[in-house]
Amino acid sequence: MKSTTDFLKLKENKEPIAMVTAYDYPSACLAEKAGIDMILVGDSLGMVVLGYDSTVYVTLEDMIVHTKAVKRGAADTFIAADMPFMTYHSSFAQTLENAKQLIQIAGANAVKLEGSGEVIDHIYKLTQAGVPVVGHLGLTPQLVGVLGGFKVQGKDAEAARKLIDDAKRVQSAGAFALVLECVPEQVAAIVSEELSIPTIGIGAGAKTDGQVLVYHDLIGYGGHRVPKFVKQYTNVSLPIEEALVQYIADVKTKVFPSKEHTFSIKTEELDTLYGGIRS
Ligand SMILES: Nc1nc(=O)c2c([nH]1)NC[C@@H]1CN(c3ccc(C(=O)N[C@@H](CCC(=O)O)C(=O)O)cc3)CN21
Ligand SMILES: CC(C)C(=O)C(=O)O
Ligand SMILES: [Mg+2]
Repeated sequence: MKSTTDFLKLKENKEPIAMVTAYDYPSACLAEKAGIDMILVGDSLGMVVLGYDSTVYVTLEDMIVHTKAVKRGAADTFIAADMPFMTYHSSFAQTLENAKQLIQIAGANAVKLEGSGEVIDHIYKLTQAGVPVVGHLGLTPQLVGVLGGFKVQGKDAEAARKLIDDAKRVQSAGAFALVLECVPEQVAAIVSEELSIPTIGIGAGAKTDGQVLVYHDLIGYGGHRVPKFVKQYTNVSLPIEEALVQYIADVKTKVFPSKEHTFSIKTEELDTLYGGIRS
């Protein structure tokens, strides 16, 4: 399994870091088998697998259940887990307890926290306590309520300046990697050059040190709208829908189940069962 220093080395060697989300056992198995560098158990699971319209409804308990499932599927892959909305703001003691649950109980190797400001202090204290932390700046979906939607961030000079300063603060606080979501490529390039820790982009262009995509977006699985920055590598929804339609037709026409999908009892046992009367 890779370690936090391996991700720093990948940046030094200019080898891009490939990251994908996973939320359950099968997605984790496939991500590990494919050789992904890092799995993110993203709170986007609230949207893509639980059907909420934002990530703010995801609880620590949800994250624990899904992180455990991912760990069982990808025991040899570095796993970062999102700390959900409202689980790392009230006090450091509470933040540490919640991070402990994700790491000690659920099996994550690192936690990811969105934002800057007061969060910086908690990132610092977590890393001082030995908890590997990934930062997350730009579009921070847990703030959808104050950002007014899922919009590109850092589009004017002032906002870009703040983003660059915040990124440096996240690094100084001890984070070993930083997710940059929905920011202009040129701004993500500056942040990536200025930081020694790797940047992982999503909708942040080609100049970051790595990329992350949501599993279901990448494989075209599910009924949700896919953001513009996604490259859909396949569309598994189509064959799944076709298979379900065929299954229903087979049940209705009694084509399924056929002999090969059916269990049988030996004739002599059946004879005994019927008292030997029926042949
Ligand atoms: N399925 C999924 N994929 C994601 O990448 C993702 C989630 N869900 N949920 C959590 C966040 C929210 N994300 C999103 C969701 C929508 C847009 C979006 O619709 N953006 C507009 C551009 C908006 C603008 O121009 O400012 C777009 O057209 O893609 C962006 C990021 C990224 N994350
Ligand atoms: C979009 C990524 C970075 C994320 O935070 C998530 O999947 O929850
Ligand atoms: Mg997230």
